Amino acid sequence: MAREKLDGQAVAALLAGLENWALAADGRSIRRKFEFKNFSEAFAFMTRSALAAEKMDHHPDWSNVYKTVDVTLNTHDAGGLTALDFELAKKMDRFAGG
Ligand SMILES: C[C@H](O)[C@H](O)[C@H]1CNC2=NC(N)=NC(=O)C2=N1
Repeated sequence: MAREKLDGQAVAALLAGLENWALAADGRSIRRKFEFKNFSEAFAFMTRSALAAEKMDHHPDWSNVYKTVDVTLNTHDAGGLTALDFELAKKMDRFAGG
């Protein structure tokens, strides 16, 4: 099931398939800092991500400062990482043009 907590081995395998994401300091989240050309591009990315997140009913923890968007993903309900986090990470990578 998509909302089942993944074990460390599964997390490591999925993380290996993502170039720019790293395990966060808490060990239960993945993190990527996106940098754009300007605020408009950063906000366009956030808009696309927000609509996708709403469709998935799976939402990022994030913050935006000018042209950077700092994203942390985890599944609150599961207390860790699930397949949904990796699905959303891939979508966000695509929205960022990578
Ligand atoms: C009721 C609703 O399905 C839940 O609260 C959803 C909403 N979005 C969510 N987003 C994230 N990242 N983790 C969750 O556990 C989660 N749960």
